Amino acid sequence: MPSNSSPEPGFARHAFVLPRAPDGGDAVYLAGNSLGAQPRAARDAVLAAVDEQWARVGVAGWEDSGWWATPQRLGDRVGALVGAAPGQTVVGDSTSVQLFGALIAAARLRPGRSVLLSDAGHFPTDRYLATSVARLTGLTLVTASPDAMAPDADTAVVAVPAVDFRTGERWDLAAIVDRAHAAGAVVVADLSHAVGVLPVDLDGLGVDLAVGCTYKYLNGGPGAPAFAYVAARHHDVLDPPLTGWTGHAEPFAMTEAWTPAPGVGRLRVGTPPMLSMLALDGALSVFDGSDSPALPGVHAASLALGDAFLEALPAGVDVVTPREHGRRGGHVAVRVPDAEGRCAALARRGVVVDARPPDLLRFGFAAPYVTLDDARVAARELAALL
Ligand SMILES: Cc1ncc(COP(=O)(O)O)c(C=O)c1O
Ligand SMILES: Nc1c(O)cccc1C(=O)C[C@H](N)C(=O)O
Repeated sequence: MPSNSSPEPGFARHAFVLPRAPDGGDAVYLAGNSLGAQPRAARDAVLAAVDEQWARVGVAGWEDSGWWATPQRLGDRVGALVGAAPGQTVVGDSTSVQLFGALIAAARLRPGRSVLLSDAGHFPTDRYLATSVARLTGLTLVTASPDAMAPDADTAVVAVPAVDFRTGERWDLAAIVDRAHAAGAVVVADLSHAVGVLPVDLDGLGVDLAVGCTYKYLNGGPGAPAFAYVAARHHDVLDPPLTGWTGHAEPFAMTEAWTPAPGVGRLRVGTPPMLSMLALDGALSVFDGSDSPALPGVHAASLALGDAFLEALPAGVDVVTPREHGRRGGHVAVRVPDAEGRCAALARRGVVVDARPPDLLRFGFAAPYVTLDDARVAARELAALL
């Protein structure tokens, strides 16, 4: 079992290939909150799947190479990182597609209620989809900041992120779930900015449904398949809108009507993107190898990186992320004029970060491959530009 002790930031750097800096060396790569760096094991897994499975096994790979079972097998591996007991998580389509399915399935758990309550500052795809889901289901979309949400007897669904994608603020999921459940509503959490960087206890918190991407802190690669979680207590009645054939109880019976697979398997839609899934399979070894720290340790190391960055910033820099550890996700955001221009200038100096409109620079602290030195260099280079 991975240990809980706090590892040194950069504890698995040897297991990654980092993007190149303009000087030809490794970049200071602080964009893992957007696209994680490449784990060597992900590359190896893809090459092996291409050369040994796709090329030499062909169609029999669905059974013989275990492809068919991969969405649930990987679901359980990702689930273990977000406090989900096996059998409740599936890996499949993009976060956006999983979210659409989760929001509608959640609304169907609460017929007769009229409101979809969603984070006003949610990531754009979450806001756009909530708008469409409200139109499709007849719910009224109401938005509020997660800490100001007041669900009531009309509320069917509460949709929140675990961490704000702009500011890096970590929301109090436990309090949000408690308030939602007290009102009889169900919670759909988007864990995209939490999975792989901080511990989330989905089962313990009583979250109803959750989704999240795997290309940020899980390093699954560009377009890596997202995951969906549904608490076991909802499985028997779960009524997903995307009734694809791979979510059928007997997909190869090719029956007339759709009969849901037991459990979370009914959230499968179409043929899984196997090469992307196997890249993720390899990438996850960073988290579950016997010498890897457990997530509380990874989280502590990420916070230490954020602290080192904050301490090295000159006074007066406008940090929009809360400094308290309990309220911080994996990235730190600072407000600067011409964020896009500064982002490009940092890249020229070998520091990769991202900019979000209108004026934020985000510094992502993925502890497996970011070192304390990286964090300090980033602060120094930013200071030089300001
Ligand atoms: C909270 C959140 N949800 C969803 C997404 C993206 O969705 P998709 O993976 O479908 O592009 C992101 C980032 O891209 C995100 O930060
Ligand atoms: N998913 C992305 C993409 O396909 C291209 C560029 C960036 C992204 C991102 O992950 C954005 C990210 N979720 C954000 O927090 O802004």
